[in-house]
Amino acid sequence: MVFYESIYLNVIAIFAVTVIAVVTYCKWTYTFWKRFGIPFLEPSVPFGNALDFLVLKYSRGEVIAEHYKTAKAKGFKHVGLFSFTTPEYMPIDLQIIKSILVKDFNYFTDRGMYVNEEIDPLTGNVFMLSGDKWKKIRAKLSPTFTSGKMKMMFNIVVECSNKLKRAMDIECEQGPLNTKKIFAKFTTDVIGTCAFGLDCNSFDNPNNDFSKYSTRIFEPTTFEKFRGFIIIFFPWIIKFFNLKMIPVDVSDFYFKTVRNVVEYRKRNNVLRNDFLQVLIDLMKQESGLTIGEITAQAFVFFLAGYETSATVMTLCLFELALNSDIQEKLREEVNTVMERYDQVVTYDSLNDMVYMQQILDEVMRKYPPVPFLNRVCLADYKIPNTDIVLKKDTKVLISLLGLQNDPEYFPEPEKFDPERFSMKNKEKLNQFCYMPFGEGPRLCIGLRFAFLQIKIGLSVLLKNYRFSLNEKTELPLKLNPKTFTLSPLGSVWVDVEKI
Ligand code: HEM
Repeated sequence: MVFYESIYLNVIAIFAVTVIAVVTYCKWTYTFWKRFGIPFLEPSVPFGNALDFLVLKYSRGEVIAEHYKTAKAKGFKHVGLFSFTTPEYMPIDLQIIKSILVKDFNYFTDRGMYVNEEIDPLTGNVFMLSGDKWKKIRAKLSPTFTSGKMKMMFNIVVECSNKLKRAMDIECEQGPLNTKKIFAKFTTDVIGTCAFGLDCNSFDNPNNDFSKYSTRIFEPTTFEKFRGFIIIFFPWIIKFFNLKMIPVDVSDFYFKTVRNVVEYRKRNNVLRNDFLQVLIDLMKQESGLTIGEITAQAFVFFLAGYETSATVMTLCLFELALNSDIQEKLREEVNTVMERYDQVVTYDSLNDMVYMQQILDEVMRKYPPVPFLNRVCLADYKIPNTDIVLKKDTKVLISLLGLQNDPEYFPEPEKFDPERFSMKNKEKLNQFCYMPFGEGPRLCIGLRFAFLQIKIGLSVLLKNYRFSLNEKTELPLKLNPKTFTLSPLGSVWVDVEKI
């Protein structure tokens, strides 16, 4: 009995000492910002300022935007935050943001993400890479996204939009339309064919391998979610144990797919106007890319381009269904422009759809699919117009959701108003309060392609159908607390009338 009592007391004592040690360590760490003279928001032990995200009350993007709002209301130019005990610096002032993203980019070239090309070759992609390797790959990839290359891929995307129309014709007979689902199929088809040379046929065969493996990434198992959490907040654990980040079956699928297509094209002398062809050509150059490197790039084009573009289309249709006057005005523009081009969608016809551009700009203002930018400070950095030095290795977060819904820059931010982006108004806008594609040398490489696929898809929809919101859509729209990209919780359901 005495023996068990003593074990019991020992366990309590160890537990108490551990709690005291953790609390003391956190409290000491939480003096970090004070020591450097940077104002901070009160953290809670041991979660720092990340609690609402960790309990899945709000998405990480929303939590960061809320911190932006609080700091701005206090008149701060910048603010210190913590994720657990990791300090995170958030600039509020547009001059500081500009310096970090553009002027002093050399201090902030990296996102500080986990990359291990040896055991996880898909992590060697341009989004995750750091330093010289990123510079080399980015320079090689940039010619892939010129307007000339976009024109070359145009017909492939139009072909996918024809499939979208055929699917819409069937779906609209069957009750309200699940927009999130249909646009995910469209963008899977587009990126699948452009980046991997595959006809995914997502509308007729929703369970194709491509959709299956993309679902594995965007809807991870509980274990994979836990691993993702560790990677973000405690990357040193992953490094220490040399763990893989991307599931083996997913990695094998992408490698096998690219290898097969590359061999097929080589054997049959097939040349196709798509991203993969440009990547294959890069393999042939002197000190060109390896097959592992091109697979990692095709993988990230898919990852970065499929969900973001589908979300923009979903939220665009949501706003158009709510604002029938804006929808009618857009339809008028699409019809007028199409008439001018003999009812054929061309690259130039899309450029003439000025109001569509304004609408998309406004959708991405209200709902930036990537709600914050991240960087890491590579050397001690004197923050402009202050005597404060930001320590090497400090993480930096820039809240796009916060900036783009800040009433100082966008009065009545909750109002959907495409006029904010009319030619006249756009000129007055400071570019650093509106950057849905990021800014500086690390800005989104796929911007042109994103607009291309979204505009082609929307012009087909607006020309042929009228949309109104179905009562199955839950209002007010909530955001999914589990995703890092901004995405509606549940779907947006619309009633569709054929024109
Ligand atoms: C509406 C759609 C899209 C949005 C809103 C979007 C947004 C973004 C943002 C905010 C970044 C980070 C920029 C920064 O840190 O400054 C980014 C990076 C990136 N995006 Fe996109 N993106 C979209 C579509 C695409 C597409 C279609 C592709 C490829 C086909 C793509 C490929 C990439 C890549 C490779 C990067 C990393 C660039 C680098 O680090 O050098 N994105 N995107």
